[in-house]
Amino acid sequence: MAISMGKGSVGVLTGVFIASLAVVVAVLLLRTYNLPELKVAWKGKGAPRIELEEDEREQLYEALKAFPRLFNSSLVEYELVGEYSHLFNVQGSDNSLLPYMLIAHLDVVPATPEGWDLPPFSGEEKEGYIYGRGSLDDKNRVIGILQGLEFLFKRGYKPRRSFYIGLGHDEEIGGRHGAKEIVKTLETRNVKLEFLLDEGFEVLDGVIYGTKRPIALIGVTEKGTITLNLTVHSPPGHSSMPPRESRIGILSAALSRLEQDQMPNRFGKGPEGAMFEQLADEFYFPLNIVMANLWLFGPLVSRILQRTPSGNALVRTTTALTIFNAGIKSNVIPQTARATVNFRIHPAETVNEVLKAMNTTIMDDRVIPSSDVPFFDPPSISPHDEETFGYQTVKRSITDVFLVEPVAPGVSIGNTASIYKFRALVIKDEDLSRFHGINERISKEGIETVVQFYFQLIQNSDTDIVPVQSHLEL
Ligand SMILES: CC/C=C\C/C=C\C/C=C\C/C=C\C/C=C\C/C=C\CCC(=O)O
Ligand SMILES: N[C@@H](Cc1ccccc1)C(=O)O
Ligand SMILES: [Zn+2]
Ligand SMILES: [Zn+2]
Repeated sequence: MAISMGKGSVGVLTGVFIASLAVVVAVLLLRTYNLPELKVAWKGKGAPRIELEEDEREQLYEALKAFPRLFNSSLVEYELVGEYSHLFNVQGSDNSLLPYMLIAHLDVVPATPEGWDLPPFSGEEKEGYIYGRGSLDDKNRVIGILQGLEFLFKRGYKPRRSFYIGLGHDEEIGGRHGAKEIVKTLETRNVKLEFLLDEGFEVLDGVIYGTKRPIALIGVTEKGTITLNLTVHSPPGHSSMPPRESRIGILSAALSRLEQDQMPNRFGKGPEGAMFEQLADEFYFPLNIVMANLWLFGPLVSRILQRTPSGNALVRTTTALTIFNAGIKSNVIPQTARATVNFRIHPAETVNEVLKAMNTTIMDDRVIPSSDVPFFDPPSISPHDEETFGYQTVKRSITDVFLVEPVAPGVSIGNTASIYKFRALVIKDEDLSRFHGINERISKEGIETVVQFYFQLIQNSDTDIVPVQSHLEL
């Protein structure tokens, strides 16, 4: 039985030529910032830790047997990390090759049935689509990776290059126990990686206005992020004697200023400009000319982009008010009003710049900011030239599966703190609202494609040479 419950023994890999991507990931996931001169308290309190009961552990292992070949293969070492996250090491035949890593997350954001055509946790099917929270984000990739490998084993495939699979359980709240513990585990074993692939971008069909055909984007960087709680405190009292300004009033005014006074449009100051330039030929006339000449048309394009939520996300640091809480009784002046604001930081800006701008906009000492989830500056750009094995292997796997789409590097608007970001799904404009929204769903062909993608990726990772694009360059 290849399932080992404790720490599996992973051979120490001694690749010397390539920088440790694991360390990069660790840095992205672990770093915290000092927030000088700004009133931000790092709280960092997590929920109380609980241990799994023995019968729960049994139940968990039963469920995992859904992939019999994977769990019975002598090539696979499996362990539970951070209590609910899963780490697999698939042993390749050639130890001179650096391993790679595929990661995905099991957790989802909440959903209530309101507005859904089918209940969000039913997994029910309608007209060829399976509905459910997580079907796009990110369970299709969990299933795709595991099932892709399962089917490869079924065909007798023995990987040449070793690889890891990491399935986190708390990504949507920052990955503190899952991804972070997985990184720590790999670090203590001195594991170095050739590349790492997570979620982040897709094959975009009609999402980018004016494009002629679907375009696959591989995320090579992403926006920075910070989430702040804004709190206004003061003693409660009887509603018959209200203070001139209430906590709710003070906080609402601050939030309204934040929403009105968005961060500036920075289009072209980050890598998003290059993304459009590279894709210029993919646009219909005259947009192809426009995109190829952003030095001239940049300001025009930036104004057009900011009109839609997804385009706007590309051109500026976004300010999203996501939680608002105050009051418990209709005749009691509340003691506390509290709101949460989630910023996604444009690559040309930093956490500190955003905090400074926010303080200037709010201009009210009674509004106290604090943060209890990870935050980071926009990360550096992962290599994606002709020589980069990881990028080229992902790219080739995309063209193998989707056949004709152009593939280009992009800036992911969601946060993943990873090296390369791609979901093997075709996304249309109308699908954007399904992420963290209602009627999240995946087509049956879609889930098949995801499995095929990992099927290809695992095999392509075992080839010798940096794959050369044949059928696709324009
Ligand atoms: C004109 C618009 C130009 C380009 C469009 C840019 C961005 C929109 C394209 C694709 C976005 C697709 C999905 C966004 C949703 C999620 C972000 C990805 C990962 C976040 C991680 C997570 O929430 O678990
Ligand atoms: N990936 C999720 C949750 C997350 C946010 C911020 C940092 C890390 C993870 C998102 O982009 O919304
Ligand atoms: Zn996700
Ligand atoms: Zn998500």
